[in-house]
Amino acid sequence: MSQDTSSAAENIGALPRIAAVVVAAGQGLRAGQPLPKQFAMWRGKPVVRHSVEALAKAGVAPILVVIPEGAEELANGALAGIAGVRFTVGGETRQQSVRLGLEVLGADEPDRVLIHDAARPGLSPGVIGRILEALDLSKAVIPVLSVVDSLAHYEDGASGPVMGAPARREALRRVQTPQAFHYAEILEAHRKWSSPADAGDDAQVAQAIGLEIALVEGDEALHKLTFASDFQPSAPPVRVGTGYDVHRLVEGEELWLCGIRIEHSHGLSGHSDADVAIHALVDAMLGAIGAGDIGQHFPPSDPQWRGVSSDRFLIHAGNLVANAGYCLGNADITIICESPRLGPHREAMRARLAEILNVDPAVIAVKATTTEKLGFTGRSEGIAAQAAVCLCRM
Ligand SMILES: Nc1ccn([C@@H]2O[C@H](COP(=O)(O)OP(=O)(O)OP(=O)(O)O)[C@@H](O)[C@H]2O)c(=O)n1
Ligand SMILES: C[C@](O)(CO)[C@H](O)COP(=O)(O)O
Repeated sequence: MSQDTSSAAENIGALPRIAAVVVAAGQGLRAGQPLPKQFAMWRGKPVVRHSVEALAKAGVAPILVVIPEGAEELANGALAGIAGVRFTVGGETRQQSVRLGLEVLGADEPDRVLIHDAARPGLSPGVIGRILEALDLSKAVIPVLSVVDSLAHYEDGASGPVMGAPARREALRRVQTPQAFHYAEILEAHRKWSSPADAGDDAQVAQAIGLEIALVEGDEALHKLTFASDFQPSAPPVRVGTGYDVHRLVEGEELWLCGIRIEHSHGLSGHSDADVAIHALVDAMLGAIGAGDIGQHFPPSDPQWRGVSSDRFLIHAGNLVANAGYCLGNADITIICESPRLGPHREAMRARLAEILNVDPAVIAVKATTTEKLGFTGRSEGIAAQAAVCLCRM
């Protein structure tokens, strides 16, 4: 059976041609970067590359990137290898840059156009999809976010700024880009703009010629990079650490493990009360925040730590973790010894560690194993412990 290719060809022909203008001709002065912010590195790539790649992946072409005069080399480097990208030089204001870009696109005769700030790199396929879908039914579409804080007008008072009239946040939205339009209409709107002042964005230009602007849900990730703080790397959401410790078993010592005293013929000797499990846990917590190890904080040579309870070390590690902006996600401790049997003490150990750290016992696991009578633990010469922790950013 032969395939009817004519209707498929017609459908392809009927698909709207969607172009983009990505404005990247500003100076980005407030960002305080060595380069204009749109070419500075952010999360491993130049800022402008993030959204241009997202547009190219969504099948948008051509993508006209509007750049500052003399920035061709920078732009070529930042956008190398992305299909459908072209450059043109922008104007003194954002609005002039958009207008210049729209005029240049005339030769491509696009049906629709997305106008986007290069300074908003967090452009997801979801946002592009929502905007383009809504444009099938609308004259223009913009992504917006609700306002969560209460709002008030700013006024100059006699001795500094004072609160003016409150504003109803329910009636207001924060406006983002990309903003989507039918190409001929937004070009006409820009050509007709007659106010001496620039519009805040292209939706305002479109509204000025009477176009209705539809709203779709924006994305917090589309935040406009503006200040130097936007370029500072944020702390990782999760950090992990491991710890390991060994102490010798001797007669005549008390045996402390995970903060509880266990009746046994032998006890551990060494630093402090020689609670090998707490020492491993402290090292794991310190390791996770890059804060050295237990010996650096509590030198074994310092007599003030002789015989003290290891609880103090754990409290200290917990405070350092909190000061670094993290909390304990979970801790997993394994104690390696032939005897005593630790199963009967497991829940008490978890509860005590949780109490010292002021966390839910559910986030602490205590396990025990033997080494099948092999090695120093197998011969009951000592007890070893290892710990792994996961810290979560608060
Ligand atoms: N003459 C201009 C001014 C701005 N933009 C672009 O418009 C977007 C939004 O502008 P903004 O983030 O405020 O950037 P700048 O104006 O460059 O920032 P600043 O005010 O800190 O200098 C940016 O992608 C910017 O590159 C532009 O193409 N042409
Ligand atoms: C277009 C815009 O990103 C919408 O929020 C914003 O208005 C651009 O602001 P700028 O100060 O002109 O860069």
